[in-house]
Amino acid sequence: MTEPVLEVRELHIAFGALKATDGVSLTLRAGEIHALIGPNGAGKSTLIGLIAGSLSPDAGQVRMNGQDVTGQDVAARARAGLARSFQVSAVAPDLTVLQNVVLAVQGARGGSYRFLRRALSDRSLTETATAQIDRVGLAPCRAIPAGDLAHGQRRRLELAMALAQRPRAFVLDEPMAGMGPDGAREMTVLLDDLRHEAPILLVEHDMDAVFRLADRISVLVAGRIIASGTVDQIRADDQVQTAYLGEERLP
Ligand SMILES: Nc1ncnc2c1ncn2[C@@H]1O[C@H](COP(=O)(O)OP(=O)(O)OP(=O)(O)O)[C@@H](O)[C@H]1O
Repeated sequence: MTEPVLEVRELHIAFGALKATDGVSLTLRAGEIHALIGPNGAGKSTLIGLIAGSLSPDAGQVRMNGQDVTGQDVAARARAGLARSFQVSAVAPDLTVLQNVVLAVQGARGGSYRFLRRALSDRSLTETATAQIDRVGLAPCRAIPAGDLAHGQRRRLELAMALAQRPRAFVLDEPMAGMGPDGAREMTVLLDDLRHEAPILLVEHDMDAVFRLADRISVLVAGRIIASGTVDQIRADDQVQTAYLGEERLP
């Protein structure tokens, strides 16, 4: 089998006596959406922080494309192709959609962020940016300041900016949060398409979206993965039903 795009091995981190990540291992393979679910406080954000590099583990490894990146910071992992949205956002509200994405493309090519006017006159930058904007369905909004976008449009902008980095893997933190049913459905369609660009580790509370999108689901409870499998396997898992939702049933 080919090397996973992203792999974590036996990650541990404790905050005082609390083991927030307690021996977590998982993989993300080309073309797949791997959903990470779990109740509030299970350790999902902590695990994402460890994967993205904003937290350092007490033990264990994070690997990208077969390389150990555990010692690398957030910027180095981003340069290696890890695109993390949405809790960390670099959107400039006063700049238009196009300007924001042009800057993201320029940044990904190693250019300076300071010379916006020069960047906007560079056709290769604007053409690449325009293609990403079209890809996420924001073409009608190209000239609108990012600060004026509706919530769902802003999420699309963030994805266009992530795409500009030519990601090898997406780590998406609650992309459906704050969206109405229509917005969530549209985002589901978009993510289903983006998985072909780069595989997606998806942290999401919207179970309809998770069950529609995920090839695999891992269930995190109290810092440990208690089950990992296909949608059908997770739905049928009594331990998951009990530990994850208590009295409620997964849909
Ligand atoms: N910096 C920190 N210092 C101390 N405790 C922390 C810290 N960060 C997280 N925790 C604790 O670690 C546990 C896991 O938190 P985390 O935010 O990772 O969970 P989560 O699954 O993302 O929750 P939610 O779904 O509510 O966002 C919680 O008990 C939380 O209070």
